[in-house]
Amino acid sequence: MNISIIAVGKIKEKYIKDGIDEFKKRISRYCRIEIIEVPDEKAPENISIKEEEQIKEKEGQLILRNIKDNTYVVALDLKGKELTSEELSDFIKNLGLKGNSNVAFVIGGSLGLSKEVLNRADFRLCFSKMTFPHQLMRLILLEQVYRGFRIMMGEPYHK
Ligand SMILES: C[S@@+](CC[C@H](N)C(=O)[O-])C[C@H]1O[C@@H](n2cnc3c(N)ncnc32)[C@H](O)[C@@H]1O
Repeated sequence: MNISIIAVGKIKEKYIKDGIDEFKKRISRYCRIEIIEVPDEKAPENISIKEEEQIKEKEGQLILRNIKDNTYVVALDLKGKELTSEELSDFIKNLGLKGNSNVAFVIGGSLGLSKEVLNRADFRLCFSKMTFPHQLMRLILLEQVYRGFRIMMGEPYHK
């Protein structure tokens, strides 16, 4: 399986970068994993809803350009469905069993994902009702994907 994480914005904090590199390395024992970073648009304070939509749309176009037709897309979305770690593990396993060899997880920027990206998504995944900053979200996602593979393989991992 090829897993890509398509994320808006750079990782600025070193401790998050280090964590991301560590989990990317760990996941690479189970599948091919790549991270595609698309640039974020500047979003000044006090912009209108219309301007916010335009920013999300621009970022969304860059995201969509990086998604191939045959890719199963999981959008990280606060309004999506919450799964347990075991359910996420089964979810990834079933994608593989159903022949989905390309899976992309998409993380939005500070304003979230455009409706075009959400419409392209095959599944919307919510990590909790709390909003996480996009940099941390990337690290949390990688840890949960790693945890998912460990569960799938019946390998021990901290509870
Ligand atoms: C700072 S959040 C954006 C918040 C924005 N107000 C929204 O409603 O989407 C940046 C990105 O991180 C992801 N994200 C943050 N918290 C999340 C959560 N609890 N569940 C799923 N995705 C989350 C989403 O992809 C979101 O677009």
